[in-house]
Amino acid sequence: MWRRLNSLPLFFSQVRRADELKICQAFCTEIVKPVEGESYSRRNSPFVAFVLGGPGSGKGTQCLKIAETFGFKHVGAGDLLRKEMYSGSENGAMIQKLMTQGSIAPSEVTVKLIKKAIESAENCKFLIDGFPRSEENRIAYERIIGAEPNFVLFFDCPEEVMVKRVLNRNEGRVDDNEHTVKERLKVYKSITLPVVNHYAKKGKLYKIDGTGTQEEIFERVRPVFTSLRLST
Ligand SMILES: Nc1ncnc2c1ncn2[C@@H]1O[C@H](COP(=O)(O)OP(=O)(O)OP(=O)(O)O)[C@@H](O)[C@H]1O
Ligand SMILES: O=c1ccn([C@@H]2O[C@H](COP(=O)(O)O)[C@@H](O)[C@H]2O)c(=O)[nH]1
Ligand SMILES: [Mg+2]
Repeated sequence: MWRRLNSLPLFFSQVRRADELKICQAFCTEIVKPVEGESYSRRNSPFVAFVLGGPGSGKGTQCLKIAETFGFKHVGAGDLLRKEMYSGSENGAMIQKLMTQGSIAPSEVTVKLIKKAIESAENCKFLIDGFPRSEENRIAYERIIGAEPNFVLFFDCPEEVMVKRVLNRNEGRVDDNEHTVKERLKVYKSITLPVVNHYAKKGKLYKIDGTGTQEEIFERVRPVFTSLRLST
């Protein structure tokens, strides 16, 4: 049902940063595309793109633009956890503690929230923003949802740019402070980057230069989605 199409020409100029990733670039040059006319359904086979990148790399900002332009449903894993935290649920205090520390919530909790968001949406094309944060998250998702993502968008951004953006964000988040952002960067490099690497090796990663203005970045993202001719 799937076939690989040629790489997009912009790609090579975008492979620049994330030396720590040691991503095998040979695996990053293709994007998995659906066969034209293939249909997706919310319950049986939704079309899912994971969106990864460090704290402040611009995932949320670009997801809003992609959702608006290409009709995807934006599911922010951190947003779901924040909602849960403020809902007064039994997991609220635990989530608040982990978020404040910059740590990762238990996979079962996050995947359950994502599953619910997918099942309750009208849409069948999803951007899962900020997940999976760990190999354990990834494996839990694949086990519980029973599928891999169709592809993974990865925003590659230097640390100093990410930190500056986070500290300027001013949305009252419990983790937007110097101490937590340092911890989040440690977690990102040691626990999240292996997930990025995993998808690179599988030929599912599309790496985007996350520097410049929001508009410049979106122009790098646009061809990825334009080339997906989803029939839904
Ligand atoms: N290209 C850009 N240039 C300058 N500021 C930006 C850019 N993109 C996003 N921002 C701003 O930087 C901050 C972080 O962006 P955003 O929330 O999209 O990052 P994120 O990757 O979702 O971060 P997190 O993982 O912490 O949720 C926001 O205040 C946003 O408005
Ligand atoms: O899959 C996830 C996503 C997020 N978290 C926790 O939430 C914060 C903030 O996440 P953002 O995606 O940056 O909004 C993150 O640092 C984690 O503490 C998580 O545990 N699992
Ligand atoms: Mg975000």
